[in-house]
Amino acid sequence: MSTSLSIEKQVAIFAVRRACLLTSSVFNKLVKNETLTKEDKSPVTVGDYAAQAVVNTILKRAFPHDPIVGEEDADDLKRDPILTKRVVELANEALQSDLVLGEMPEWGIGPGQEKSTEDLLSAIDQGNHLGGHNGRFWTLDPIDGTKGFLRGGQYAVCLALIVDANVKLGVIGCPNLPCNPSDPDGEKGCIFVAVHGQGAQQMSLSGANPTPVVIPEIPSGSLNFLESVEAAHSDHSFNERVSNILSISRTPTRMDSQAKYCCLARGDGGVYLRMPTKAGYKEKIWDHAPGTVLIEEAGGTVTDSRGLPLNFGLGKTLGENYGVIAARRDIHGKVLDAVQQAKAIEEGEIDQAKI
Ligand SMILES: Nc1ncnc2c1ncn2[C@@H]1O[C@H](COP(=O)(O)O)[C@@H](OP(=O)(O)O)[C@H]1O
Ligand SMILES: [Mg+2]
Repeated sequence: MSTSLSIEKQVAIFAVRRACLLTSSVFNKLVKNETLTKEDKSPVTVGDYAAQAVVNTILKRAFPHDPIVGEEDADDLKRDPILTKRVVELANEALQSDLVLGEMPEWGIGPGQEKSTEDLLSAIDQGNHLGGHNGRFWTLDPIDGTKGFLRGGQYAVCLALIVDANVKLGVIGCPNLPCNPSDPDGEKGCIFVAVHGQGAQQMSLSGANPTPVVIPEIPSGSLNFLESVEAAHSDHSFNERVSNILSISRTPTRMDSQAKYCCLARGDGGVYLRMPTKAGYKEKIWDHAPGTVLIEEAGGTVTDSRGLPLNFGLGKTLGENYGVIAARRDIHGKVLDAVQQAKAIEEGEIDQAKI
């Protein structure tokens, strides 16, 4: 491993770009045109498997000994020959997209070098690492925000490198996110990249125009919350109570996937708050690893509601769920206080009338 992680960064961007091309193509072919047949299964299923096959194939070519914690395994896929055929076609198309993208580093796949079904199924299954406290491994969420993907909203291809429980590199590809937040109808599709100790960048999906990303100072009157669209994933009414404590009047921005971390990093919204709704649900490391390093490198802090850093060394999950609070470093403490106050009210420890 180079200390600068420059090869890891290039490979991760290369892999995420190809997976984004693939998921966009799945969306256009299967969701937008409503050509989905029963045999195609859910486009999310097709896209998830194929994107994981693409990213894992590239990672394994570049770093054969690195384990991967991926969201999918190929057990169900292997029982479904029609779905398998679809996934293999899509994955090979994306892996051979170098001609379209005009580049061909050694970890890419050249024209005519198609991967076999067996190779691609085995690549998917190479995402079977369980995580843990020691050593180096990647986390992959091939389509984060599956609900957003289906509605044509935000979703993200999310890849991170973790070394001894610390997130060292995060790459988040957001095919539907406007490149310029002040031009929501302009060019869409961007990739966010952060390397621990080296800052964060945003670039277009083609890899062009890399620009540094720093969370700007946001006047308290202009702060707003970023939160999940899905009420089952994040307690919306808790966020409302915290907003009231902080006298935030702007309506929250609801968005699927880790695109929320990306928006926070570049200053569209001031606070990402995700408090649990369902007892026992444990957050997955692949849903937060790249977002966490992105926010930290852009000048923010990510903790749980106790104010402790998220623990990426416990396996596939973050352990007992105390929620996630992400905000610019200088306002994080204020938000954390408000969250703890709202929790105390919820638990009946503070008489609301006295506030
Ligand atoms: N009850 C729950 N609480 C919190 N997160 C949940 C959840 N059920 C599913 N999720 C996770 O929420 C992710 C989406 O987050 P968001 O709401 O921010 O878009 C899902 O990722 P996938 O879409 O990759 O499955 C899934 O891992
Ligand atoms: Mg996810």
